[in-house]
Amino acid sequence: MTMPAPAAQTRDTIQILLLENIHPSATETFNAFGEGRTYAITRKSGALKEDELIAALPGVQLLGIRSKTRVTARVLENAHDLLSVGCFCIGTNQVDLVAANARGVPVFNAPFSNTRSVAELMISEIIALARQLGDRSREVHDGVWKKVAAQCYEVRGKVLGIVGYGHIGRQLGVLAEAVGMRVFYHDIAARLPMGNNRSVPSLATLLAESDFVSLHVPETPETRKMIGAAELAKMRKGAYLLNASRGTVVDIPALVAALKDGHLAGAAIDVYPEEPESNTDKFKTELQNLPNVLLTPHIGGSTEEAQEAIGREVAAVLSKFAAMGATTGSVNFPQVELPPVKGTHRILNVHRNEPGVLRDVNRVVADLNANIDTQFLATEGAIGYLIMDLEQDVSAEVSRRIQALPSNIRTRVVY
Ligand SMILES: NC(=O)c1ccc[n+]([C@@H]2O[C@H](COP(=O)([O-])OP(=O)(O)OC[C@H]3O[C@@H](n4cnc5c(N)ncnc54)[C@H](O)[C@@H]3O)[C@@H](O)[C@H]2O)c1
Ligand SMILES: O=C(O)[C@H](O)COP(=O)(O)O
Repeated sequence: MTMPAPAAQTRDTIQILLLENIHPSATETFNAFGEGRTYAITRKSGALKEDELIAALPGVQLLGIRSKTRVTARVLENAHDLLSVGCFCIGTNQVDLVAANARGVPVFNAPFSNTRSVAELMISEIIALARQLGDRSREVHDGVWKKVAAQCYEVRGKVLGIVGYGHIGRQLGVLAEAVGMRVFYHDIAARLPMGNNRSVPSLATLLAESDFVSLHVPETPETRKMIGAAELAKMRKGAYLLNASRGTVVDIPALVAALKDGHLAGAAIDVYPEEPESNTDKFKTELQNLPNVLLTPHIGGSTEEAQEAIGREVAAVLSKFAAMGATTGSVNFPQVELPPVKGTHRILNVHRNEPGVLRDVNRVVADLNANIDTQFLATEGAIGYLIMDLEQDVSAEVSRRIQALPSNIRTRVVY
């Protein structure tokens, strides 16, 4: 597929759009990277809907989002100037990664900068559920004095079952043992157990043996509604469910039923199948006003520490991609990073992954009597990614001719 040439020349000003209240540390980091470029940064506090995003993207080269903004195939199709997308969060399910790969747009995230924040929230919620803290607090605010011990427990000695034993699951497992819990986990991949955490053979076993079940899987076709009526029925009577992964992982009507009929003793939910675009939108869920149900507005990763670190981390990888084509850490692209070589001229080319591309590119370079200083090509999925440093300043012409090759997806002169 041939892309229209980017409107803005990336040697000079880079246009950046940051949505969803990304931390100011991102702006500081972009500006610190400078290197002769100006970064023109536009910030917006909420997410944009698909049509709004399409309307906002002409001229934008770097887009920063969090978990809410959906970058669909249609958005990508219409974003001719877009070089890269930075998810200033862990999850990347909101971006069509395959479409972005096919269009030559690398997507980056911050894989563990908010891990600790989520794990700490979960520990606080496990204890809060065990002590019915949300209800007691609300009662006292309402002037009701209900000093009870019935159905309030210590967490020491109780079993925590973790579904998805990745970065967050493992960190939670460590913290849970520190407060005396026994920890079981279930994952589709083999994972090294932390401390005395134990792997169980199946999700069904984990559900049957846990007092608390905490979900830490990504949103995938397999995890969609992975906890429905049948799974809730397998949980122990009086157990608690916690979900801070993605809202689509739990069947909400089934959870409401399990809470109302007393099978579950409580739940803590941070994520929902439909979430508001911004803090000014109203929010409604069937889970509201049920006893011992803690509801939070997707704040698992919302701490000063996490947001500050994420702002720096993702802005740094986006800057490195804009400035020298580095894709290390990208979630949908071949991983290529070449240090700049003084006095050379760098071209980036994303092409269809088919035989003969390097031969054609090198013929273009040879026809212009140019010499290649460094060249690196890696492939992933449908695409190949080539970084090439030329000794002569013929990059504009080389780029024009490479763009005319049938294999070309997009070509950019970086310097
Ligand atoms: N509430 C929040 O604010 C918040 C913050 C950060 C992350 N998250 C969510 O938490 C998710 C997990 O984060 P992480 O950093 O631990 O990710 P991770 O990739 O490190 O770990 C996810 C684990 O889930 C496992 N997994 C995948 N599919 C599975 C399945 N069907 N059954 C069992 N295990 C499965 C993977 O093998 C992996 O070990 C993210 O994808 C994101 O959606 C939410
Ligand atoms: O994927 C994540 O890191 C979390 O869901 C946090 O998303 P947020 O940045 O939109 O709060």
